[in-house]
Amino acid sequence: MKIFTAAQIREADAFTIREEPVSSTGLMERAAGKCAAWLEVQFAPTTPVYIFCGKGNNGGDGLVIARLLLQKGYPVRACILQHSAKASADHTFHLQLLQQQYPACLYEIGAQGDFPVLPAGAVIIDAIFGTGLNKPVEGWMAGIIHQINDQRAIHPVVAIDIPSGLLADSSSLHTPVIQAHHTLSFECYKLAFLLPENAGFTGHVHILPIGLHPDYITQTPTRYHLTDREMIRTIYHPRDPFAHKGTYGHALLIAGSYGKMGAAVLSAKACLRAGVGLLSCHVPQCGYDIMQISEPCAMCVTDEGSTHSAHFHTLPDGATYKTIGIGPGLGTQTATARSLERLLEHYQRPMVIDADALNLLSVYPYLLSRLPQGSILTPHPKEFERLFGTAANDFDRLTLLSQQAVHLHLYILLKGRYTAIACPDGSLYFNSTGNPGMATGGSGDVLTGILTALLAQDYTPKAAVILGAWLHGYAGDLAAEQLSQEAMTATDIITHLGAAFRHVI
Ligand SMILES: NC(=O)C1=CN([C@@H]2O[C@H](COP(=O)(O)OP(=O)(O)OC[C@H]3O[C@@H](n4cnc5c(N)ncnc54)[C@H](OP(=O)(O)O)[C@@H]3O)[C@@H](O)[C@H]2O)[C@@H](O)CC1
Ligand SMILES: Nc1ncnc2c1ncn2[C@@H]1O[C@H](COP(=O)(O)OP(=O)(O)O)[C@@H](O)[C@H]1O
Ligand SMILES: [K+]
Repeated sequence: MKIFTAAQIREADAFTIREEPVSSTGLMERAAGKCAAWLEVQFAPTTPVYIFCGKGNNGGDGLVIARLLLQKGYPVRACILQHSAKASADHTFHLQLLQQQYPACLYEIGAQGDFPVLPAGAVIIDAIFGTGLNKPVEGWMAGIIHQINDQRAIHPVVAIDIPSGLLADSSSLHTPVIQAHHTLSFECYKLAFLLPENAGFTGHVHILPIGLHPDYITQTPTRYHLTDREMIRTIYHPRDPFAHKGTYGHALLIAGSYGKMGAAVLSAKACLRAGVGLLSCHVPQCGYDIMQISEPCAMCVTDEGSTHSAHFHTLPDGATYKTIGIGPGLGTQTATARSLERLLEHYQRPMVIDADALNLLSVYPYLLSRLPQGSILTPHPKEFERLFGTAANDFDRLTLLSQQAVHLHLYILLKGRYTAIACPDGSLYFNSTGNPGMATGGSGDVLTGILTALLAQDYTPKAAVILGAWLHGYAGDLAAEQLSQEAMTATDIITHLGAAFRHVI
């Protein structure tokens, strides 16, 4: 699914109005109709509905919702916030309709003190500002936003299109924003919904299709995408009936150290469950029995080091490995860093770099430019910060992420609720699967194994990273469904990988 900017959404509205054709007020009627239908399913017709309307088109949506719910018998108050002397043309049109049909429902708010007393059980609809917000909300309007937020413990808050105060494409950090329980957003996700700094604002996001013109949606290039099953299906390729294990690559996993062999085992198991042809694991001597006993399907190569690996660069057949996954539980010894440096002198295929291998890169940043082009880095936010520094907000961090991916010719996967995948071509994909049950030690090690397996099977790095992140999150969702988010562990993500694959097919 494409993620459009606020400017592109305005273009999409205008394109639809021109090409469908449909009147501007008609498109608003359609959008608001979708919201009213959603509200009717959620709330009984006896529910008092308080709709807070701004003077732009978001407020216009609110006025149409008011009329449609009044027609269904809901007790509705349409509170119009007089933040501006002028109203948009569509707002004015729908206000006149409402005035003609239901004049008693209208209520004007011109100051914070005008905030109405809400009856028990009332639902609050936030139709104050939409994607037309052009600066942070200040003054008494900010006060109204705070007053609505103060009510959220007692009254459900439903935002129309975007919580008011939230900028779609830039940071709203430390500015007043509605904290909704639900956001009914038109046609597509807004970039702001996907960033951790905005976690408290949208509540559950419901995307309501409003029939924006398909030509605009398919033909307009966008930088940001949200992965979905349709996209994943175009990436996945089924196995060849005449395949043998050589077809799907021999991968090497360099992982584990004393006390952290579990990370290596989790990665190895995930790699095997994600379809690798052959897997060798390079582990320190202390890890030999552990790996051989835990995962009989993997081969094992031992390092000269007893507790840490520091000789993986000398692997005689290093160049024959289809890909290498390196990092989980590896440790950050100087000797390990030296071995990584020497490995990079001769290994040239895209690799997967995670955990301690990333930490080594942040200590020896000159190694970053020596990584094989197209390699995949999988930092969590702290690892990202160690590698590339801090950013003032999540939007700036996204810019930094993308700049580094382009500059270094790498795929950088920044982990989180919506894992962000930056590609060397400047595009950025957000992963849509996964849940907080995956916030448990070892989940990232599983991802490394999956990505390594996909690279070994000849997926391009871009395909591997998008498909791998999706499968990882989806397997986590299936695990949570069966076991609960609390009880699931990283091992359960691996167990559910099979079902996740079956879902793609
Ligand atoms: N046919 C269509 O186009 C469709 C559009 N749709 C809907 O339209 C929404 C976009 O509407 P929009 O473009 O009118 O902008 P909107 O979010 O209402 O804000 C503009 C108003 O806010 C004001 N304002 C802004 N910032 C402010 C601030 N910081 N502090 C105070 N005031 C501020 C600004 O005032 P001004 O700056 O002009 O004085 C103006 O009055 C979109 O989200 C969706 O809900 C759907 O119905 C689908 C069809
Ligand atoms: N709240 C969440 N929603 C979705 N995915 C999550 C959530 N929390 C964690 N994850 C996923 O779990 C993985 C955790 O990785 P990481 O922090 O590296 O774990 P570890 O180092 O313990 O292996 C990432 O892929 C991340 O996207
Ligand atoms: K809104």
